[in-house]
Order: sequence, then structure tokens, then C-alpha cells
Amino acid sequence: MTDRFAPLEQVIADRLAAADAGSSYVAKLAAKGLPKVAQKVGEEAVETVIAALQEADDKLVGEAADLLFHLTLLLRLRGLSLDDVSAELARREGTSGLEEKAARPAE
Ligand SMILES: N=c1c2ncn([C@@H]3O[C@H](COP(=O)(O)OP(=O)(O)OP(=O)(O)O)[C@@H](O)[C@H]3O)c2ncn1[C@@H]1O[C@H](COP(=O)(O)O)[C@@H](O)[C@H]1O
Repeated sequence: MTDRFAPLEQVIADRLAAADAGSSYVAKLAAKGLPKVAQKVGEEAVETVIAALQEADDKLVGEAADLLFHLTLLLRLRGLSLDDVSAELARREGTSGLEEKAARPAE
């Protein structure tokens, strides 16, 4: 699945390495720092939720794409990739979410 995101991860890496804020949104946003990128992820997540509840499928897909794009950039800035997320999801395969939650240590 993450192969489909490889071109996006590559262009983000390329922009971070070589682009400037005048010609690249990735470079412009990254130059504002991790907190601003994290804030954008939060905003896009909220917009995705709103679209899920109130908008047509095409709008929801668009907001989800915005969210995944900004999340991919956030991960990259933390030295992580969608492969790391994919590996974590693979690790969880076969474990019921209900069982996992029940097995958590008491807080
Ligand atoms: N997938 C995306 C992508 N999705 C969304 N966006 C941009 O994300 C921005 C956020 O949109 P919003 O309307 O939410 O925000 P805004 O009001 O413009 O932002 P603020 O100023 O309020 O923070 C818009 O400028 C979108 O165009 C993207 N910008 C870039 N990419 C990918 O990144 C590549 C490199 O882009 P550049 O770095 O611009 O060359 C592109 O070729 C695409 O593959």
C-alpha cells in the first residue's frame, strides 16, 4: 500500500532538500517549523471529520488527501515514513482492538 505513497514521499524529500519557500509549498510550510506542520495536520483532520459528516464523497476524499499529505510531511520532519506506520499496522494484524485494549495495564 505504501508503494502508492512512495512518489509523494520522494517529492517531499526532494523539496525539503532543495526547494525554497518561493517555489514550493512543502519548503514554505516546513520552514515554519514542526509545530506549524503539526497544526496543519490537526486542521486537516478536523476538516476531514467535518467532510465525513456533512459533505459529498469527493469532498471527503479531497480532505483525506490533504490530511495524508500533511501527515506524510510531519512524519518526514520527524525522520519517519509511512513504512514505519505500515510496519506498526502490520504488527497489529490479527490482534483484536478490543482484546488489545482489555490487556492494557491499568492507569
Ligand atoms: N499533495 C500535495 C498537497 N495537498 C495539499 N497541498 C497544499 O496544501 C495547502 C493547504 O491548503 P489549505 O487550503 O488547507 O491551506 P491554506 O489556506 O493554503 O494554508 P494556510 O496558509 O492557512 O496554512 C494548499 O496550498 C494545497 O495546495 C499540497 N501541496 C503539495 N502536495 C504534493 O507535494 C508536491 C510538492 O509540492 P510543492 O512543494 O508545492 O512543489 C506536489 O507535487 C504534490 O504532489
